Amino acid sequence: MKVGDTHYRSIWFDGEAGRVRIIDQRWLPHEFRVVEIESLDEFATAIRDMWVRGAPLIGATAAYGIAMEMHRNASDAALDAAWELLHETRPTAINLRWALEEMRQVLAPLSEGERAAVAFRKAAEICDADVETNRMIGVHGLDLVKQIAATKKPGEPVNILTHCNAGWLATVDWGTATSPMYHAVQAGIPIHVWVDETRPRNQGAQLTAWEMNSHGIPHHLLTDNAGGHLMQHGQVDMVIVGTDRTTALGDVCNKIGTYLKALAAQDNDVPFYVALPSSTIDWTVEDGVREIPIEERDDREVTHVFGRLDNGSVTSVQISPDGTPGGNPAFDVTPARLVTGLITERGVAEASREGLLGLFPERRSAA
Ligand SMILES: CSC[C@H]1O[C@H](OP(=O)(O)O)[C@H](O)[C@@H]1O
Repeated sequence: MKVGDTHYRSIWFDGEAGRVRIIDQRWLPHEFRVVEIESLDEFATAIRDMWVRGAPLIGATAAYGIAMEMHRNASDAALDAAWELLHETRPTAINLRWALEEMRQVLAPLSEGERAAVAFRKAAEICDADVETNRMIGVHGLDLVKQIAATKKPGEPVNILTHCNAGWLATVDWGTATSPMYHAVQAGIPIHVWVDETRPRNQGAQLTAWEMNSHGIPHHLLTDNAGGHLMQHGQVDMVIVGTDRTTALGDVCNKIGTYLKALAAQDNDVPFYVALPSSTIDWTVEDGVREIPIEERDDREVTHVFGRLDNGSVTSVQISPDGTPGGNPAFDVTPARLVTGLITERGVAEASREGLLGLFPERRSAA
């Protein structure tokens, strides 16, 4: 999407330089840094340390990590080692395993000499497919925004609350939760976005707010605890969030705090939608609370906060006493019963097995 007047994707391959480039999201919104990643360790670090993040982008990055490794060493051992190293970077987003499996399936049968070129083509395909998938999520999500817009007074915006960043920065482009927002603006439908800051890493404050600013979308930054109050006072018309892994029964794993928003939404009859590509559905899992591994991240993310000082330098400061440990589960699971609908590239599904199989009937045999 747009950065100033320039269109960017969050990751791209420069064929002439033979380098993969990413936007290093750790420095946003204060600095826009594009960095090259080349070695397998650099790819693993970029995912683990959240230079790039967001389920679809994590998958796309891993795909290019495999491609760059095949360029260096296309042996079976190197392919397996790369798969393992990248897979263990972050446990929750299913797109990581999905992308690694996509790469392994296409590469394993090939000779070593064939693998690098095919790997780069497949990684590019995964990226291009993600862009089109997310565009279609926006097309289907736009219908939902239009339905709510029809109930508003002329010119009154549709108030949408979102949590964390499920924007174009979390994908290759368009985003998932933000795609309906971008499509609504393009369709001339007035919207206003409540942006949850999303502690501890503040992906909402740092990334979603930056996206909204970059596209001139009216928004306000919220503390994570304000959404319920706004819902009680009729200031939220709908919630749209992303997901890192959704189960075959429609349970939704997403950034920590999502579950609490879903509870508040149900208590106030606010529609709670989850936008996702089908690559984020884990068809092998049914009970999300019991089965989805929740990443526990460094407690320094809780005890410290990252930002820009008045002198313009960007740094991290401690907000808690020395010696106070932090707890940092990075995700939670929202049961399907709290989800109004799942916005996918094929349409909006009820959050249930039958709802998902209705859009993805090819999965019925495995069910
Ligand atoms: C479109 S996936 C976005 C999803 O990923 C984020 O997690 P993280 O920033 O830790 O990778 C968050 O859960 C978003 O909803």
